Amino acid sequence: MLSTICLLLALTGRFMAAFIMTSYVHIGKYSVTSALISKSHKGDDPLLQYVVNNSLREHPVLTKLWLRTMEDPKNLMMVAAEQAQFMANLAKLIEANKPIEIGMYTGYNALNLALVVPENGLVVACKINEVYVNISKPFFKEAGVEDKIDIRIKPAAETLDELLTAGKAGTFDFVFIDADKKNYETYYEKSLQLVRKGGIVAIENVLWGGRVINPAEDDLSSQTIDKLNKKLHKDERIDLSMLTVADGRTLAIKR
Ligand SMILES: C[S@@+](CC[C@H](N)C(=O)[O-])C[C@H]1O[C@@H](n2cnc3c(N)ncnc32)[C@H](O)[C@@H]1O
Repeated sequence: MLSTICLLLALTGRFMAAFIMTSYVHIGKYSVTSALISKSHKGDDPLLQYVVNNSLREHPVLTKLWLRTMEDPKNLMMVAAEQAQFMANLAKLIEANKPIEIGMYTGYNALNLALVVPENGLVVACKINEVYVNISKPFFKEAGVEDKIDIRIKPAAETLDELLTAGKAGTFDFVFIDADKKNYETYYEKSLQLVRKGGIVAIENVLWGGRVINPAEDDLSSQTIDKLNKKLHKDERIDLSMLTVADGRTLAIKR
């Protein structure tokens, strides 16, 4: 009898937990699942929810941009809010005033960086096309940093080449690589030229859902990332840490 009651309680608990995870929360005109409210891609992880609840300090305009981004079907592309905060803190730590974002999407991370760079700071934000720019810009304006985000619409490798040709090597402090994976090595090499000594190149998705362990023959993205990971391990131009946060992030610090 007792064991039946325990089993029923356990099942009810699981059902309630599942219900809570998938219930809807209303914020202003928005209605999002409570899983998404964690602002993380692992919204059903109670421990990560705890981390978010007890460490995220989000500028009100970032909250609005996050909510707007959640309306987009491709919102999984956005870096998790607590991870964007981590990168903004890194940028602050090294007193970055010229960061580059390679792969902007709706601009959550670019906005976060713009909010922490000094008055004369500038974020170069690379985008392949105009899609989402009409979403980003009003939020940049509302946060008062529209002049601190230089959106360059063309393939990111071209923008990086333009900066190098303009003699800007060694003048940037922080680069966040978060665009098409097949070009990651190109982005890394150009970024390393663009950052100063002590500058950081942060490379997102370096675990690529675990596929880097044994990349399939037809999986160019996994192969490229795996090759780059191995190259960085031996690269004497940098100090590095491969973090197991999110989908993996390598911090390469220029020597
Ligand atoms: C994962 S999303 C970036 C998310 C963004 N960093 C954030 O935190 O919200 C990748 C972005 O890279 C852009 N992208 C893809 N290929 C690109 C290229 N060759 N040059 C510039 N941007 C590119 C995509 O359009 C997309 O917006």
